Amino acid sequence: MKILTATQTHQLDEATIQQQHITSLALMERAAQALLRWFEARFHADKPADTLVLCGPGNNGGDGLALARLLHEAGYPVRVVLLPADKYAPDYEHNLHLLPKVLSVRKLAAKSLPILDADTLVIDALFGTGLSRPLSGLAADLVCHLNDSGVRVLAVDVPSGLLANAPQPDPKAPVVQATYTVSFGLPKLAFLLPQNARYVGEWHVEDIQLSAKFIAEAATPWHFTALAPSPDVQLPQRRQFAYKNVYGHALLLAGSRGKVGAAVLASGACLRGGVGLLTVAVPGCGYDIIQTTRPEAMCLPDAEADFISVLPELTSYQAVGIGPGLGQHEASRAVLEQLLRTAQVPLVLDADALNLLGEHRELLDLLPPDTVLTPHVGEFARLTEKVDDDYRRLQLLRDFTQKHKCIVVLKGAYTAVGAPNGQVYFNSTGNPGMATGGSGDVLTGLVLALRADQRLDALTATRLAVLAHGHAGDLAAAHTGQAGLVAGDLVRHIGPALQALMR
Ligand SMILES: NC(=O)C1=CN([C@@H]2O[C@H](COP(=O)(O)OP(=O)(O)OC[C@H]3O[C@@H](n4cnc5c(N)ncnc54)[C@H](OP(=O)(O)O)[C@@H]3O)[C@@H](O)[C@H]2O)[C@@H](O)CC1
Ligand SMILES: Nc1ncnc2c1ncn2[C@@H]1O[C@H](COP(=O)(O)OP(=O)(O)O)[C@@H](O)[C@H]1O
Ligand SMILES: [K+]
Repeated sequence: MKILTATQTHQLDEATIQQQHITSLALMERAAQALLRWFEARFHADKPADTLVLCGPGNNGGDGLALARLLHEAGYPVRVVLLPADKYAPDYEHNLHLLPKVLSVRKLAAKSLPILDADTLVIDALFGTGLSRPLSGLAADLVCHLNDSGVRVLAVDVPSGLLANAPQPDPKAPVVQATYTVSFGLPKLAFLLPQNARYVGEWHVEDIQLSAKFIAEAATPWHFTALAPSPDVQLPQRRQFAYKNVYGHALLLAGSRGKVGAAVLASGACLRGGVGLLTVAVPGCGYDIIQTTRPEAMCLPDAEADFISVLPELTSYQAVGIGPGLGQHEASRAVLEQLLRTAQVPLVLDADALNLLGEHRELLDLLPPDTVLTPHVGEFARLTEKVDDDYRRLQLLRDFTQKHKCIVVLKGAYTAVGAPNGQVYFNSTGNPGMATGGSGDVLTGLVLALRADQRLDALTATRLAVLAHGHAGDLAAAHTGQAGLVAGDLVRHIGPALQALMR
């Protein structure tokens, strides 16, 4: 699913109106109907005692007016407050005239900000994708009043004051802190960034049949990988006469004294990820552990007891993963360097392999094309630079993948998979229960399994692994709850998660 800019979203509106031979008013009605559907599904069992619709002067305000009418017709108590402006959008004016006369409608004045009770549900239809400057004056006062009141807010399309796809020009200007954001057609980039979470709240996208042709042709680096209604990326079925070589033989180098668990988790995920064969290289201290916990895997113990010091012969493998629990011993760094210099097969680098790369950045020049790196934000900062702004980090991600011709999985909520051509795919699955030690090791094993799979290209394999990993987390959390989730639970749910992605 693509993510478009605010400008493209307006063009998409225009294209929809032209291609479907409808009026802009009809499209606004569709948007309002979609909002009503969401509203009724969400609040049917707990109807708000008071719904206050705040309307700005543009089409976002027009959506609010149309929704106010529909809510009234559906029997909800509704009040409308209008933000005064010099000019109003034509569809706003039209919907204002359509409001039933019995509705309470008043124009906002500086000295009479609306009274907000704890059980008021506010619908924020002040500004959407047409926001052209930071909020000031009466609009800013209203938004501050709203945020201070602590009432529930449903933002229409975008929380007012938030730009859909760019950093805030004035970080001090107020932005509505919505409880829910219901947007149209496609998710907005702003929804996916941690710095905006307190504004966006729980967000949803409602389908309003926008032009599929325009979306298909629109150029954008941003994508959202959805699981439902059908997965954006799919795993081919295993053929009836398949044999294990089709699914590849993977080599995993992982573990050091005290961190052999990382090798156990990653190898478990690789096996559950459907790999044909797995060999795990561990320090001597890990041999019995791997042989006992992962009887399906072969094990190569290093001559050193506590860390990996020798790169195994690589000829038998279709993919190699290195990093979970590896430690940063100089001998392990040398193994990593030799791997980068000699490997002829796909590589997956995680954890200490990334920390070693960060410490020895000259090694970045050795990355074979399509190598997959799986840093969390801290590891990514060690590879690039530490930044506080999420938009800036996304730019660094695109620069890095294009420069090094690699795939970077920037982990977190909405994990961003950066491709060598600069495209970025945000993941839709996963939950905060996965913020627990070892979750990343599980992802490494799963990416490794799918990189060894001879049927998948590098980007598809990586996106599939990230999608399945998050889905495994969601399936696991349904049993354990988020707090009770441990990384081993992810491994156990990889099978059903992959099944959900089968073509
Ligand atoms: N495909 C879709 O997604 C569909 C989208 N639809 C809806 O359309 C919405 C976009 O509508 P929109 O283009 O009219 O812009 P909107 O956000 O109402 O604001 C523009 C007005 O606000 C003003 N203004 C701006 N900034 C300001 C500020 N800081 N302080 C004060 N004023 C400010 C600006 O004035 P100007 O900048 O010209 O001075 C203008 O008057 C979109 O979010 C969605 O809700 C649906 O109806 C149909 C399908
Ligand atoms: N809040 C969250 N929502 C969704 N996924 C998350 C969240 N927090 C963490 N995750 C996922 O869990 C994994 C954590 O990886 P990482 O930080 O490397 O853990 P570890 O180093 O302990 O193995 C990543 O795949 C990340 O995307
Ligand atoms: K809004």
